[in-house]
Parts: sequence; structure tokens; C-alpha cells
Amino acid sequence: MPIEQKQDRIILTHPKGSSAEILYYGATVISWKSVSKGSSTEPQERLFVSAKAALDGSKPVRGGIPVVFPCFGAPSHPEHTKLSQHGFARNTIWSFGGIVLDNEAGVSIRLTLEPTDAIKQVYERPFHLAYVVTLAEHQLVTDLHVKNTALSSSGPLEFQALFHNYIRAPSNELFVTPLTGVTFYDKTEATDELKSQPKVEKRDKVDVKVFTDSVYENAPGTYEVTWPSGKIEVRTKNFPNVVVWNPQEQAGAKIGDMEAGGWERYVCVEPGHVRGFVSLATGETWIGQQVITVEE
Ligand SMILES: O=P(O)(O)OC[C@H]1O[C@H](O)[C@H](O)[C@@H](O)[C@@H]1O
Repeated sequence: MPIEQKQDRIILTHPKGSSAEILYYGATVISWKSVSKGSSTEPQERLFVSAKAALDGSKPVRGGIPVVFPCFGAPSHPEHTKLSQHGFARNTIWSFGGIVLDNEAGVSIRLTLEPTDAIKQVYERPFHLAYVVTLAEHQLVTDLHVKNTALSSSGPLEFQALFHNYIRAPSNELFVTPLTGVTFYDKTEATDELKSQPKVEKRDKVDVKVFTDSVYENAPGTYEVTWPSGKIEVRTKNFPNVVVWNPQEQAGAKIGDMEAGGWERYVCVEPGHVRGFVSLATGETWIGQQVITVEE
């Protein structure tokens, strides 16, 4: 069955062998298996999920593709003061919104989220989110549609959004490109003042062999993660920023739901709009998209 609805998740299966699993909790993609382009080997897992990750809805999933909305990191907007880090989209149960495609070009479903009672306690703005996950032979596509459903008198909806991709790859052997010359903010710095000082990326190939938490500003929008035996491309629309994060042991050992040495098995390459806010007029819809492709 190409689209199987279980109690807590949806499983997509493509006729050419790839598959994906999406939890209703957080609309979190927790598995994407795809074959390599030139080989007939079994489909391989392309995302990292910590063996210690909670998948029961008790906390955001440590791995896969959590959806970050409406704030990235600690809240900085006056309307977000009661929100927790990375907002509520990643720790709320979404609803099934239907099958979008079911053929060889793509197997695709939609999940939706509107303010729940719990969200209304901490966030006053009305909104409608639709998240479409599409599986192709060598590709996974995710689209987030944000609609401002408020009355016209309420002013624009201001939000941040990001796809927190945990890409499975050996972190000490990989490079993220092309980021040369791009301005970034280094969240590994010790003080807020240093964190807010722009730096310019001088490396042709960005590695994550040391604790890395960099927010690139006017980023090119298409990224490659390359390691000796593999390559993944992340192509994006409407996301001017990208975050590259790997805690290495220095910060990773302090993360309660990180498996031992987990930081050696992934890099987070997170396309988003997180410097400043998207400003969305009443009745309008904003769409952010990524296309992740296996290139080896
Ligand atoms: O632990 P979490 O709330 O899931 O956040 C995990 C990480 O997300 C992003 O990559 C941020 O840039 C990091 O600063 C943060 O540590």
C-alpha cells in the first residue's frame, strides 16, 4: 500500500522502493529510505534519529525533520514570549489533510495544523498550516504553507519557519557547500554580543569537525552535503537562511535524548527564514519548500 495510515504515523511507499514515515506528532518525518541512483542495493536510511529520541509525543523528536514554527531558537518576537524554543509546530499533533498524489511521479500527503486549545494559551494569532510531504524515487520534498487567517484589522502575521533536517552522514568526513563568502552568525560564541556579530564564511568546504552552530544570512538556497561515499542535495524556495549545526561531543554529550556518539552520524542543514520574520498580510499564504535529493 503506497499510503498507510497508522495510529501515530503515515507510511509512504514509492513503487521504486523508497519510503518515508511521518509522525502526526510535530508532522515529523522520522524516516526516509532511498536507493542510490546508480545501484540496485536496498534502500538506505537518509535521516538520523537518535536511539534515545522520544517518539511517543512526550517531547520533540531528536532527529528526522522537525518543523520549526513560529519562532526559531529562543523567542525574540513580542508575540512569542510564552513559546518554547523552536515554537509549537514540532510538539503538537497535526491532522491528516488528505492524499495529494499517488503515482510514480510522487506519493504525497498533507497534514494540517490550526491553533489548538494548548496553542491558544500561549499564542494569540490565528493561522492555518499545511505541510505536504512528497516521496519520489530519489527525492523527498517538504512544503510548508502558512496562511494568515486573521481579520484584516489585526495586522500582518510575523513568523519564522525552518526545516530542521538531521541528514545521516559521517560528521567528521563531510562538507557542506557552497557557503563561501556568506555572512553568518556564530551561536557557539560565548556571549550574546559575540553571537550577534556577523562573520564571513571563508571556507570553500564547511566541515563540522568541531561544535558548529552557524546561521547563514543571505544563503544561496541550494546546498550539497558530500562525504566519501555519498552526497545529498538540499534545494530550497523562500528560505533565505540556512543553519548548519552539529554539537560534537562538546555540546552533544549534554543533550539528554542524544544517543552516545550520535553527533558522529549526522549534520543538521536547516533551511529557514529565521533572521527577522516573514510578514504575511491577512488572507495571504506563504510557502517554503525544500527538495532533498540523493545524488550518489
Ligand atoms: O535541542 P533543540 O531545541 O532541538 O535544538 C537543537 C539545535 O537547533 C538549531 O540547530 C539551533 O541552531 C541550535 O542552537 C540548537 O541547539
